[in-house]
Amino acid sequence: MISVRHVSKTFQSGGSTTYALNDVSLEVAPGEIYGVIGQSGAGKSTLIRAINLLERPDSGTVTVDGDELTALNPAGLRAARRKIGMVFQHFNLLSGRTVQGNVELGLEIIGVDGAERRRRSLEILDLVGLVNKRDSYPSELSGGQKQRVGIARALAANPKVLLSDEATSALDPETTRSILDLIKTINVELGLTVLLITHEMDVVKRVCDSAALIEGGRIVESGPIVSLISTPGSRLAHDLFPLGAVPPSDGNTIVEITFSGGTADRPVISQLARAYGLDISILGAAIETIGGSQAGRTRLQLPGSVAENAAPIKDLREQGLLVEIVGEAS
Ligand SMILES: Nc1ncnc2c1ncn2[C@@H]1O[C@H](COP(=O)(O)OP(=O)(O)OP(=O)(O)O)[C@@H](O)[C@H]1O
Repeated sequence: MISVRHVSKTFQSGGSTTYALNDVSLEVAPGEIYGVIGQSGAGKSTLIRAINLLERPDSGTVTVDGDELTALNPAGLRAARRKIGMVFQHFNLLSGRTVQGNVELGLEIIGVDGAERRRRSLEILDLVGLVNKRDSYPSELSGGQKQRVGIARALAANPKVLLSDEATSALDPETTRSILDLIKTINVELGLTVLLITHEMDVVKRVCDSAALIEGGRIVESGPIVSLISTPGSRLAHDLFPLGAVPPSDGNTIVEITFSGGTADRPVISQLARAYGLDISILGAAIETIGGSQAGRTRLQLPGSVAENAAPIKDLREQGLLVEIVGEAS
């Protein structure tokens, strides 16, 4: 649905060049929620702005729902942008308009008549749970309500794609969860494809089907979360299940086992302890619901060297578990 191919964007300032995006490619499938995560300055805003061409890339192509935006003339681009809704961190509502007036704005611009504007805006305000606030002004709303209006405005013209620019970064944790749940609901009910940028792994955990990690203007890792979880050395998977620093191994072997899908509910540790007569210590565990099923990582200490634990480690791998040795007797 969204295809970004070899996109680069540089900025010149004070005689120096910043590579805000450096040969970025990513593919967002129809109907999925795709998260791009990165730290401040990584290039996230430039990327999302490049997707609707608010920021024109220096090179590369952007295609949304079959339209190659980078190849369109201004009229073609205006038409293609109707398929893209956008929500912003600071909501960007017009303070002099009511909730309903804000939602109708985009429809006015594209020439939808008054009766249809009213019908559609009330329909979409109902979806986001704010019909009763239709006559309120933005200053009378909480942050979460303002973002619901922002989402309703973005959806009013029936886009195929929703771009979310740190939509929950200005909200408290509970409101963040309710807005993410709303994004998930509209993704499912309207079949809307969502691309969001965030610096918070909790956002990725809660709603994303796929994710990419951006650093210094480059995508360093990307894919469906279920695949990343079973990719050895994946930094995204590591951050999804944070276990903290690895303690000294003290003559033992420390392994991290990643569980996902069918392996998540097997009594793996107790079976291993029984089968090999091992005294296994659980040093840490992080479990999440990802894509509707349990997944997680457990850090275990097995007595003895890696060589001495070769058989149980092989056994775990043969069960389809990802086993990484993170500490060993020196
Ligand atoms: N208009 C501009 N002029 C000059 N440099 C810019 C401009 N816009 C962005 N940059 C630079 O490009 C890089 C990427 O910026 P960008 O805003 O995309 O990062 P970000 O990941 O969204 O950061 P944040 O999370 O802090 O918003 C940064 O080094 C930034 O300073």
